[in-house]
Amino acid sequence: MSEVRNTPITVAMLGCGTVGGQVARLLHEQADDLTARIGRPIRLTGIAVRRPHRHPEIDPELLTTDAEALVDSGVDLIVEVIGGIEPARSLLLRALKSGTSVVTANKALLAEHGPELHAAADSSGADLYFEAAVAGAIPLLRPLRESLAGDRISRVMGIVNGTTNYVLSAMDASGSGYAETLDEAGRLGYAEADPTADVDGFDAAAKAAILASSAFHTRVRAEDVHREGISGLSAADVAAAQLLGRTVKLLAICERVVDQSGAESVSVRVHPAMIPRAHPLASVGGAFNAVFVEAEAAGQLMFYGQGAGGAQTASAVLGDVVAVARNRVAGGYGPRESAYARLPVRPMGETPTRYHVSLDVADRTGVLSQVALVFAEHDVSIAIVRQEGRSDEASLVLVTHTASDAALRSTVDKLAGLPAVREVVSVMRVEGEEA
Ligand SMILES: NC(=O)c1ccc[n+]([C@@H]2O[C@H](COP(=O)([O-])OP(=O)(O)OC[C@H]3O[C@@H](n4cnc5c(N)ncnc54)[C@H](O)[C@@H]3O)[C@@H](O)[C@H]2O)c1
Ligand SMILES: N[C@@H](CCO)C(=O)O
Ligand code: NA
Repeated sequence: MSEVRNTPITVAMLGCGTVGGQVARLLHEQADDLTARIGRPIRLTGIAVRRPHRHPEIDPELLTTDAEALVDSGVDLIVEVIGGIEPARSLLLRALKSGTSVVTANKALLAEHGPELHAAADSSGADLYFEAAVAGAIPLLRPLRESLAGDRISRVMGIVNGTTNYVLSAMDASGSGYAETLDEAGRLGYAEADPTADVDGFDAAAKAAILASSAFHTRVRAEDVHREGISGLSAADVAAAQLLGRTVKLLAICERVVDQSGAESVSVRVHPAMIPRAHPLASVGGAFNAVFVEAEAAGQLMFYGQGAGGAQTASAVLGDVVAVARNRVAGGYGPRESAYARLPVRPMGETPTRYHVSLDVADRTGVLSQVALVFAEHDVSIAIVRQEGRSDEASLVLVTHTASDAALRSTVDKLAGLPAVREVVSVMRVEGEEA
């Protein structure tokens, strides 16, 4: 072997928690295979941590508390698995501007500061890879950015947060309590450091922003994503879904919308939705993720696998490390940001959706027609009505056809004010079936 082929590709890692610990293990255990696949050895030269004594499994010579010095140490590649915005943002900008490539699992950072990071990478010719940031182990961003680069994507919809899917699956299967299953998801290493990022939909919204940006060649930031989490969901919502043969999932939905004049926009949203039990997403349980992609020529594609967990996420990180290392060996670089389409993001109120509404109403003549009139006044067409009487009270379930989200929201507000409506038991969007 020539001297060049023996010169290692050097890697420094920032953070060594759930994901970082597994990246360090795999880099060590698979060193020979990685060398063969890349064509040069790969060497981990340092790991920045906050408390070195907490990492007895790592060679102490590798550990440092000075992340900045590690970034400046002249390595080929930085792996960032700290999470959060700062200091990750400053450290990665520093690396990229100086020509050091970056592999990161940090969706929060990419969804808020992606354009700035991409620009820094462009300025120096460094690579920026982030497969682990969306749907953990599942290859999803590379298919969108590379395999489907010749197609026109119309829709990306799926389950992209393992923690909330774990909680919803448990609530659906056994009626278990919300708090106890959330604690368990944390113990299993799925939840974010602050689990409100999971339950309030911030994590899924960041992933939706990254997916929409890649799918539609448009910059979509986390703040552009309509976001509703699962913390407001009750056992009544889950039971209401079960009554109609549906289940509740937290969905990320990115759609290309073409209006009557032919103008295009994108709708990007995260919210709980009822889907039919026969829908493929309904059987996605535990911390698994699954994402449907619809493209004009390819048709429907489905990606399924482990969306969270240390080793699973480390698999995606390692795949990116190999990709960057191969680029170094070959002398090229990976795909750059593609944001040429500049599509506007459609406000949620103008997005076409469907609602399921469950009401407790007084069981007397004329109530059903009063309720139906409110829907008609808002130009919302009803697809299903189901009524069950209980002494002087009745349970009324209505599922609408497609209407603008704003019209549906006003309908529900008006219904809540009707004297005959005793309680709005559950309101949820419906997805995954013909409107
Ligand atoms: N855990 C998962 O399943 C998963 C899946 C996909 C993506 N991610 C992403 O991977 C990243 C890491 O997640 P994690 O679950 O490993 O988190 P973690 O909290 O387990 O690990 C983060 C580590 O970084 C360390 N750290 C914090 N500030 C630091 C600093 N200034 N310098 C050095 N170290 C510092 C912390 O002490 C901790 O050990 C996050 O961006 C997360 O969103 C995690
Ligand atoms: N907290 C995230 C980790 C994976 O990104 C989840 O539960 O899906
Ligand atoms: Na992924």
